[in-house]
Amino acid sequence: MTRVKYCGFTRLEDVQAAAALGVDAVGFVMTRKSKRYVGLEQARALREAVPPFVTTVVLVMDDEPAYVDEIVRQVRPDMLQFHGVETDEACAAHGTRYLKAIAMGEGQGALARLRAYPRATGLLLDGHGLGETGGSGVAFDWNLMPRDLAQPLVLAGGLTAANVAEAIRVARPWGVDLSSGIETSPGLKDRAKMERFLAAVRAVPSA
Ligand SMILES: O=C(O)c1ccccc1N[C@@H]1O[C@H](COP(=O)(O)O)[C@@H](O)[C@H]1O
Repeated sequence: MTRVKYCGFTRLEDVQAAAALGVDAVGFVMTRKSKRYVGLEQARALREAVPPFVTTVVLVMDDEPAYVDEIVRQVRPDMLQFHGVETDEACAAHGTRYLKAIAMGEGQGALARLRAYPRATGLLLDGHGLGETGGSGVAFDWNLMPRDLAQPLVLAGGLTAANVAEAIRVARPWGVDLSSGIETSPGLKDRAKMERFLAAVRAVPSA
């Protein structure tokens, strides 16, 4: 079964709806570079709304280590998700399990970067180019998904209820992650879209 993470929540009711629908993980974007940015107080409130057995992930992107430490202290996420050019050592320094996002927008050039994060709990392959911001609904060539890495791989970038079945068939990821495909506008989730996406994932036969 393919795991699902919905990212970029800003409203309590959306977190509650996603959890009730059965999503595996929810993400809060705490880099100020994002249009889905939530501050410490808002993130703490959103975190409180996450029920047991749903993983809370906080996304950062080349943010100050002291700020990331403050997030860990105040929000207590289960995992961090790094979207910048942070090194493996820098990602691991916060004492919290982490996902490292790899920019696949430049195709084969990205494959070397996939091997640079031995301490990551998982790798998230996203459609943006190196140096570009994610969460913009851009997909990459799913045939580039590597098959020889030890870590679980999460597929991201431009996923919707309409394309996720084909994405899973081609890329065979451990999990999928999305923001734009379940929104009416950045940060505002749509319950019907969240429901349709989960139904589309669950309809895919297990490999
Ligand atoms: O969601 C954001 O605003 C964001 C900002 C900076 C880096 C990453 C961001 N989101 C992540 O991007 C991927 C793909 O998103 P989309 O489905 O294509 O919109 C996903 O992992 C988001 O968590």
